[in-house]
Amino acid sequence: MKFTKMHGLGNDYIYINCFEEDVKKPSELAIEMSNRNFGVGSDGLVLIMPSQKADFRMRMFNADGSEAEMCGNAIRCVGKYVYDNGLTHELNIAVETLAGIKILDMKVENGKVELVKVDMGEPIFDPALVPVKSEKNPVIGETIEVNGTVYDFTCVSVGNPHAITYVHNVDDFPVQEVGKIVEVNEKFPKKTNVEFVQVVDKNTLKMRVWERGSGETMACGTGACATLVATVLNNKSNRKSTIKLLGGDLLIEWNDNDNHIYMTGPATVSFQGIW
Ligand SMILES: N[C@@H](CCC[C@H](N)C(=O)O)C(=O)O
Repeated sequence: MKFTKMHGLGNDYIYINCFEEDVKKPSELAIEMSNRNFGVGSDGLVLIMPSQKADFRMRMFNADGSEAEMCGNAIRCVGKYVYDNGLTHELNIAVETLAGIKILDMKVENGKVELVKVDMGEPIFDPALVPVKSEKNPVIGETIEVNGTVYDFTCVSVGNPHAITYVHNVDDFPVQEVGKIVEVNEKFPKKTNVEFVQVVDKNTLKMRVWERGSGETMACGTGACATLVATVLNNKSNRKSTIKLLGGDLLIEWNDNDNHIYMTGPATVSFQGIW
């Protein structure tokens, strides 16, 4: 089976073109292929498929085999894959995900897609839909204690669940220690992605992420979107900011007129192979 390894700011997935390949057990395959010692090595697996409702369909599996509703870095790579490989000649395409249909606007340099802007839709605040067990709506300042320290979380869904907290120095923060405990806290019925954010200024946020089902990754597109929205709600950011991740920068805007979040960032091919 042919595969392509791609990444968005170091958030790396294995992409399979299901117009040509037949994947029978994607969860099992995600676990096997993602293994960094015995497999290809990745944060998960992405299937590029035909759609009845949109131009393409994306299914995304974390490294532990769990299927996620949406992935911001992966959807930009799907755009690059379908354009660069001639599956479409359009620069504006619609991609079906478990979090709805997302619209991609692709920028080409020397015949290849380099940058993709994605309309990520509207943020979700209703605690029943995030989902998070909380009396608050929106959920701001939900406290969770980890190893004797109490953290305040703002909880937002952008199709998948995110819990955001603010720290003084994100570089030194024990993301792995705290993230893995918060991910499975009983307040999150579907578990959660966890973002640790340092506010640099009103237009710049530094973020590290512990991803549900994959652990700490170098970047998270949906996490960057949720972080911008949460930080606006907390009056710490403007509606358009640069989110600085371990793997590089994403530009995120929460538009005042249509309430949609727009994410702009790169998509990169690492290599192709046969499994
Ligand atoms: N890295 C992704 C998010 C992948 C899914 C996430 N781990 C989940 O389970 O919700 C991104 O770029 O958005």
